[in-house]
Amino acid sequence: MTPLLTVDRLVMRFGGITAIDGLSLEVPRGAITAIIGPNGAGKTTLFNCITGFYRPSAGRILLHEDDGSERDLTRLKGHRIAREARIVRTFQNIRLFGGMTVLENLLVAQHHALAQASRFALAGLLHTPGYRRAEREALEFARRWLAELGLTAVADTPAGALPYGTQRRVEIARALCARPRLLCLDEPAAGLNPRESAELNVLLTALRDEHGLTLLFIEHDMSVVMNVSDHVVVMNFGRKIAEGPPEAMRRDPEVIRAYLGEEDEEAADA
Ligand SMILES: Nc1ncnc2c1ncn2[C@@H]1O[C@H](COP(=O)(O)OP(=O)(O)OP(=O)(O)O)[C@@H](O)[C@H]1O
Repeated sequence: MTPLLTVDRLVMRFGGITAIDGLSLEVPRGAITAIIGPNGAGKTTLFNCITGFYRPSAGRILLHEDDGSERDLTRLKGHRIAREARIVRTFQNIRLFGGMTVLENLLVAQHHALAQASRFALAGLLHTPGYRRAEREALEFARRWLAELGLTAVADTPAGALPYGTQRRVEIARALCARPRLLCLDEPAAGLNPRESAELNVLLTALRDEHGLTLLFIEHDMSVVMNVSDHVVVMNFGRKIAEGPPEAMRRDPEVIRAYLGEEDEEAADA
């Protein structure tokens, strides 16, 4: 099957630093792909290139459309990547509007659809039926994802007042409200306790199996990587050093050396 995304010989330089050094990889459709690698390997830079925050120094990032055509994301501006290509991300550091309720955070994620329905204000001011319908749909959509993610009880709570693990879930719910075709999660398990990590595994698997989503995530928590990924790409020094199913990556000597450390190498040999 055609992948959803192809990263083709990507290069990203910052002055004298080459953060991404000729990286090629494919993100399979309807599957969960993990990007792992030591600190400074270039994982976040890759996300920033895919989502249009950085314009790469060289290379292409091709989104394969359902009709067989392809679109080079390196030629699209960041906001168009989220809106038109529907590639949506979460961040390593939570970026919710802390003073707004959870529901309001989810509505903000749909502001573009609402702005369009309001013809950028006028219909909204006049409360036309079209605008009211769009508003109702946005609300229903947000409530659907809140229920799906077990957040209905906190819908009216200010996001900033919630425990950290719940905020991370709200971030995912908010990203889902932008109707992603590709959902990119930057360290979704960071700061979660073991119970929350286990719940994250269930959530990610459900997004793939029940909603047919394609997921790409950066993660240091190996329990999540091993449990949910279909495909793992291992980076080091801006390059891909290995890729394959999680079990194979766990046993790959180069991966163990580069990423998991000597202790794990001994454990793998045992
Ligand atoms: N805006 C920038 N300006 C200069 N150098 C940068 C910039 N962003 C990243 N780098 C450098 O690029 C390299 C890759 O960084 P990046 O943050 O992508 O790694 P990472 O794999 O996400 O690391 P971590 O796991 O610690 O988040 C590092 O050497 C980093 O210092």
